[in-house]
Amino acid sequence: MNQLETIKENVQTYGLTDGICRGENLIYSEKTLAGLENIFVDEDKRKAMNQSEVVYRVEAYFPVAEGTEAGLFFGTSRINPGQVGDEYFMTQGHFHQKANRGEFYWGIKGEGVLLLMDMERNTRAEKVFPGSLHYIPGFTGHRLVNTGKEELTVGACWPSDAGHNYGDIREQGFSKGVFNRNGVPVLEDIEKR
Ligand SMILES: O=P(O)(O)OC[C@H]1O[C@](O)(CO)[C@@H](O)[C@@H]1O
Ligand SMILES: [Fe+2]
Repeated sequence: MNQLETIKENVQTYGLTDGICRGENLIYSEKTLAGLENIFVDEDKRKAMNQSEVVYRVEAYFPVAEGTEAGLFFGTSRINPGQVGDEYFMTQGHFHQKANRGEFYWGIKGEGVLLLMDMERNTRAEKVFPGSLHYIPGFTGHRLVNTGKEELTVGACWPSDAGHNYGDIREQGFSKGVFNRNGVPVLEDIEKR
């Protein structure tokens, strides 16, 4: 048998242009408007919308068990175009349970904004587009916002022991949000709840 025949076919693939993961150990989740209570500024508008509307889906590849130290997870977040009032569709946003864990995001398709908020609630924004690369430092809340008219597809890699802390964001939100002002995405302050 020659050497080439002993090389195992890769069971895991990743679409470079569509971010679709194929193979084993894949986990799928989706968030509808019903699951995003108190995330958008205009809660009344959210409640008045079709609660089963999908805002985003995540497919993740977990090669090791959740919580494994020094392992890595991979994920693709797919945020649909849309708004709640003037606020663009976005992910819940989170800090990491192990707060010092960082993460990489990179833009694959569409256009959007990555909101990054430190522990003192200072929020900055980075433009997301195909090929954009974003380092999310530890102690930083992160949220993806779709400001375009098509799906915003973003890849991610993060430590398998990072975990997700949604509580702080659910209670206090981000200090800034992204709103459609006459067709232009604008970053604006949001007063603390
Ligand atoms: O958990 P959120 O804030 O809804 O973000 C969606 C996903 O984005 C990631 O940060 C990367 O896919 C996942 O960890 C997370 O589940
Ligand atoms: Fe994260």
